[in-house]
Amino acid sequence: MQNDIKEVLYSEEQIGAKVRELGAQLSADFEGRNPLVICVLKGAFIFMSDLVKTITVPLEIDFMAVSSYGASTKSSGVVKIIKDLDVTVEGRDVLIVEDIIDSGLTLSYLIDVLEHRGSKSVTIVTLFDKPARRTVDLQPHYKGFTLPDEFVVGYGLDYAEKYRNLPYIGILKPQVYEK
Ligand SMILES: O=P(O)(O)OC[C@H]1O[C@H](OP(=O)(O)OP(=O)(O)O)[C@H](O)[C@@H]1O
Ligand code: HPA
Ligand SMILES: [Mg+2]
Repeated sequence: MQNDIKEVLYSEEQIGAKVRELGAQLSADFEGRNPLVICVLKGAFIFMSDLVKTITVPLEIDFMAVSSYGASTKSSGVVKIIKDLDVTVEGRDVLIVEDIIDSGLTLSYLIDVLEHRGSKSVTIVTLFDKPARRTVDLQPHYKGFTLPDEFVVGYGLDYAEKYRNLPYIGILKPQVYEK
């Protein structure tokens, strides 16, 4: 796996420090509220589990699985809900936890769905942001790192379901997917 990485962008330690920083900010900003924290599977599973441990307000969690990349480095443009929430979002302060915002299609679709279902507020936290590739107008409320326009893997992010277990985030060598 390591041989397929062109460059490590952020180490496990750097990511850990950033996650704690985001958790402290969210704890302060959500004081007095009881957010429903939604993990966007699969990519956000590691960030979600690290992040919620650093948030000090009472919260509930749920999971939604969506996919648009499949075994490609480009969005198919079609966001598919593979697993829906178990609970209702009506009247809830929702915090969506994403690993990466790239084109923005996944999140703009999810925000629409959650607003239509009557959530009281929808807040976005993403660990990684790749603003250069945005095709829809979307800004996260909280973000960890801004990434260059390269396909990255690790810390939950995959290429064709591989590399999610790397503890850092790195640029995938183009020869891995340009075959
Ligand atoms: O802003 P976008 O261009 O929509 O890209 C971001 C989304 O793409 C990835 O999910 P993917 O579809 O690969 O599913 P996965 O999380 O199961 O890997 C990633 O985890 C985000 O959810
Ligand atoms: O750079 C990326 N890597 C992995 N998954 C992704 N989904 C959107 N962008 C990316
Ligand atoms: Mg993926």
